[in-house]
Parts: sequence; structure tokens; C-alpha cells
Amino acid sequence: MKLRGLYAITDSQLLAGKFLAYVEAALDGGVTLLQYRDKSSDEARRLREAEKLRELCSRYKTQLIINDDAELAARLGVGVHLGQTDGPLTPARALLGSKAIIGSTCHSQIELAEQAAKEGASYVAFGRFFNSNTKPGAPAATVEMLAQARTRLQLPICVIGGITLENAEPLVAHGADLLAVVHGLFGADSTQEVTRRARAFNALLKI
Ligand SMILES: Cc1ncc(COP(=O)(O)OP(=O)(O)O)c(N)n1
Ligand SMILES: Cc1nc(C(=O)O)sc1CCOP(=O)(O)O
Ligand SMILES: [Mg+2]
Repeated sequence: MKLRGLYAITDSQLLAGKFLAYVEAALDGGVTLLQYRDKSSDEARRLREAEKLRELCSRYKTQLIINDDAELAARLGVGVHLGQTDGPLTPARALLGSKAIIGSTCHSQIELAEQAAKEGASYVAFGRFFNSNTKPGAPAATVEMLAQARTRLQLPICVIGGITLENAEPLVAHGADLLAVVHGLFGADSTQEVTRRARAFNALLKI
């Protein structure tokens, strides 16, 4: 089955004090992939939180992805997202097995995506498309590059960086399959609003 839909990404600061409630609200609205992204070095907390997310994801039939850490993903039996400095894809694929979802950050470089495809990535991620509160310094990408990537790549294409309900539509029109969102989903005042946003992102993708 082709990966398509909302790709919700957690942020430990933004979700402090409401982590599981907001994640569950998003899952309730419909999430294709949920990424656990915690940039701290507190391994015990990361394991604990990732285990809770795995339980929640299994209830909602959503696939869990761990950011950066292939060993933690292997321990939990879930997928991983690797950036260009997070370790090579080929050993991660060997570690996680042929069925695991493995994503690769390709910034705005189609050549990196073609290489990732050869090395066994399940999807490739391009960004950032807009100003991002979560990662302001990420290199920029354009919709023209996205359209070109769509003609050259068979793999599902994920887009990321400052995506909101107001600006996502051109990305879908230019070939995005997965909308990866932190603030535009979780930067909401209530769980009800998170659920509403999740449904609305999926509607943009006709899911
Ligand atoms: C879906 C998705 N796309 C891109 C990234 C960014 O990965 P990376 O460049 O490794 O940066 P960090 O997220 O690790 O700071 C991502 N996490 N997810
Ligand atoms: C984690 C991450 N990676 C990016 C990239 O461009 O590679 S942008 C980004 C942050 C995404 O959060 P928000 O939806 O709040 O902008
Ligand atoms: Mg990374």
C-alpha cells in the first residue's frame, strides 16, 4: 500500500504537559505516520515515551516512526527516519528488515532522493518549504523542485517545514504524498482543534 496522508511529528517542548492527549487527538483525526522526534539525550525517557506511542499507534492502526535512532526503532519493531548525518540507510534496512518503513531527509536535492531509493528508503522527505518555528535553520526547498522530483521518483514523497492548513494545498498539487507537520498540527489550543486539523489535512490529500 502506497504511503499517503498526514505525517504527524511530535515536539517535546511544544507538547510538554499534553503529550499523549494531543497525540491521541491527532490519531483520532487520522494519521498515516507518527514520528517520535525528541532531540534530548535522555534515553530512558525516550524509551518510555516511544513505548507509550507504540501502544497508542497500535490502537489506532497508525505506523510509528522513530527519528534519528535506528537501534531504538529496532528495539520497538517500528520504522525510522534518518537525516543525512544520522547514519547510512543500508545497515538500517538490514537491521529493521524488509517491511520496516525507513524515511530519508533529502533537503532539496533530487540526487539524494535517488540515492536513498537505491539504498532501500521507503519514502523521501524534502523541505523546508516554509518558515519553520520548529527548525528555522533547515535548508529551503521549492515547489518547482518538488514537481521535478515527482516526475523522477517512484517512491512516496514527504514534504516538511512550516506546513499549515493554509499553505499545504500547492504541495499536494505538485506531488506530495505525505504532509509532515509539527506546529501546524500540534500548535493548537485544544485537543478538539488538533483532531479538526488532522481531518482537514487528510481532506486536502483526499483521504
Ligand atoms: C519526515 C521528516 N523529514 C525530515 C526530517 C528532518 O530530519 P533531519 O534532517 O535528520 O533533522 P532532525 O529532525 O533530526 O532534526 C524529519 N525529522 N522528518
Ligand atoms: C524536523 C524538520 N525538518 C525539516 C527539514 O526541512 O528537513 S523542517 C522540520 C520542522 C518541521 O516542523 P514544523 O512543521 O513546525 O515546521
Ligand atoms: Mg535527524
